[in-house]
Amino acid sequence: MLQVYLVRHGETQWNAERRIQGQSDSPLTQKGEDQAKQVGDRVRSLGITHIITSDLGRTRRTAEIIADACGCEVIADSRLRELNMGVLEQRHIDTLTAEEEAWRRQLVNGTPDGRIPEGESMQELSERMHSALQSCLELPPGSRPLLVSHGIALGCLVSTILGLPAYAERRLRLRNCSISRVDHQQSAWLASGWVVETAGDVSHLDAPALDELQR
Ligand SMILES: O=C(O)[C@H](O)COP(=O)(O)O
Repeated sequence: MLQVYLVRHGETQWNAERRIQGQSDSPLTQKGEDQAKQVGDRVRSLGITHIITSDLGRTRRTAEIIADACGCEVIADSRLRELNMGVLEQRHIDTLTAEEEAWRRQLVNGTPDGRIPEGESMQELSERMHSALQSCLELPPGSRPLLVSHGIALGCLVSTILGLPAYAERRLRLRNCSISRVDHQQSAWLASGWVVETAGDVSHLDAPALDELQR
């Protein structure tokens, strides 16, 4: 059975400032760096063989810190990027106009192809995240990969594995440097394919980020 660990990157400057990141980027805060070290401490004895990360700066930095603890190389995969939030990227969430807020809400109200202008739909996000996860099945037998990605991207992946719509990610709290795990199993009795073992574990963090609670 393949076990895949899923980690959201550490807190960033824009997470702390409540600004929309999407595929734009801001650096980890000191707290974010500390969170990534705590993930490293948590997973160093788990036999992680591959660290595969979104190619954005905040995830790469988080992945490097975890890789130092695990002693494995970091592989970048752009399919693990955050949802492209188009013209709203870099904006402070408290300054959106009513029209802009309506664009954002299209993503979370079930509109199948809802997207922010110049952005991506949840369906498109779901397809590329599942494609990246499926690629883990091509790793050598005995591999145990750890993927570093983003809040909406990982929430969408976990939600859709559970058979929920992609926008159900809004009901799943995946804080910075939380750890989730999905397993690929073959079972005649239970569901075959991907199953969710853990979602959003922050028990390894001494001070979980508050950003998801503030939003
Ligand atoms: O601001 C964003 O883009 C998302 O809400 C969270 O994305 P992140 O996980 O990359 O911080």
